[in-house]
Amino acid sequence: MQLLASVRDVDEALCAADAGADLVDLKDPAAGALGALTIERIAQVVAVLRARYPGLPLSATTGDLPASAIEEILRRVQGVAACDVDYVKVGVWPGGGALLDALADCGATVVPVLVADAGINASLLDHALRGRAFPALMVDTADKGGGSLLRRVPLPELSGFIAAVRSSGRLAGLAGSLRMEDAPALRALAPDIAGFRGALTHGERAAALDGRRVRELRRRLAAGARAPLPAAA
Ligand SMILES: O=C[C@H](O)COP(=O)(O)O
Repeated sequence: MQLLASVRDVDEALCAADAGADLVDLKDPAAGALGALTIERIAQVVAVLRARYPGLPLSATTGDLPASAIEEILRRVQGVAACDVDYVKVGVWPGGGALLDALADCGATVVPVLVADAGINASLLDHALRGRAFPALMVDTADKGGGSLLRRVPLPELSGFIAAVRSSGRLAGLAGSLRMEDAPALRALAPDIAGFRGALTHGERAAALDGRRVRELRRRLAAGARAPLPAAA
């Protein structure tokens, strides 16, 4: 399982990479679930990480925009992709079928992030799995006050998402206020990617990233053999 750490600047990016993050995700945690950094900031962080950590996968987000804002989202995707990230993460809210079609044809390497506060929208997932676009799919939550994804979405539903995405040949990622204490359940679910921000800080997700928490999470996610799936809450 790869640990994705969301960071907002060069210092945090180096801190996360030094601490063993497998994937560094550039995002402004103060600007929403998938808050976008400026293009200048993304380019600056990418340049530093590419020099210091060649080969480390990098993603960046395009902001919290409604699925209807297709033109603006595509414009932002092109801007972010031009910063030399490996993946552009785009939040897709229910009703985002047309957005998925546009992203599939946009020429950039996009990872759709299905917003799953109310569960995983099955028709949106089916839509995202059509065709050959997208190397990975993730789920995340928009309401960061609502608790961990693992307590908001039934575990069998998350398992089903991972199985469906993986059987399509893509990587499956989970995120959404995941906590340090979620590590055993994450090991049991075994997504390809587990994404974190809030758990890497002390207190609010917009507080500073703490490398010790990245290391501790890395240790917990790797600890032991695959754990048994806990009973659904
Ligand atoms: O992509 C992962 C997100 O940044 C997760 O943020 P969060 O752990 O605060 O929900």
